[in-house]
Amino acid sequence: MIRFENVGLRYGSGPEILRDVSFELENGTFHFLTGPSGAGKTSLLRLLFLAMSPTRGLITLFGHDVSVVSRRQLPELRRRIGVVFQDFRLLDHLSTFDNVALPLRVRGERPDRYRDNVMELLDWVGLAERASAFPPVLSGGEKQRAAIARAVIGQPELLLADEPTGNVDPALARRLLRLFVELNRLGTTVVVATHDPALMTDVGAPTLKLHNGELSEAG
Ligand SMILES: Nc1ncnc2c1ncn2[C@@H]1O[C@H](COP(=O)(O)OP(=O)(O)OP(=O)(O)O)[C@@H](O)[C@H]1O
Repeated sequence: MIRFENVGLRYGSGPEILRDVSFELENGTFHFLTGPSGAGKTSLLRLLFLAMSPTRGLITLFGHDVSVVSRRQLPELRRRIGVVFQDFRLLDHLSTFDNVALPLRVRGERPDRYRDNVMELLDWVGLAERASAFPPVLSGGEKQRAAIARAVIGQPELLLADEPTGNVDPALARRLLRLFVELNRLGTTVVVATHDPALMTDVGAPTLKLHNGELSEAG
């Protein structure tokens, strides 16, 4: 499903942030992505979300060579991906409920069909009482939970999460991680960038390690 072949990335005329990164992720797998701050984790996730193109090398996603994906195809491919951004990227003019329901709305599902599912998920992440609050009044941890709920609600084929538990306490982090594990059981391919060794021990999934722009896979 995902294949990187000798991928290199630089921003502008800066140094190469990713160098000769090659790996393959099978459908339905769960991987952690780790490495020191500045190692390139967010950049790698951005490449996976087709938010930018590599400077060199080949990326294949859902059977498409991403370098030839047209502008028209891009939203279609992105709709198959759930993302938890490090800075959440919630829409401030939509309530927590509407932010979480957005992937379903975009897909054309009817509110009366998804209302209960969205409320159930909000309850699971501890946001039931904040369903009608707007992002500007949510705490960092609440925003993070809303972003996670939005990423998983549509049961995407691929889930990318960038430090998804950085703003919550360890007990809540475990609870949120269970959402990813459950989604993975249902078939979603999951990639979680994290610094948190406790999370990695909990799931015991293989780890992609980035160091100085190079990737190694550990058990
Ligand atoms: N838009 C950008 N323009 C220029 N340089 C950038 C840009 N985004 C990231 N970088 C640089 O790329 C390198 C990798 O950054 P990236 O955010 O991918 O690392 P990271 O592993 O996710 O770090 P962290 O764990 O701190 O979030 C860093 O040196 C960073 O300064």
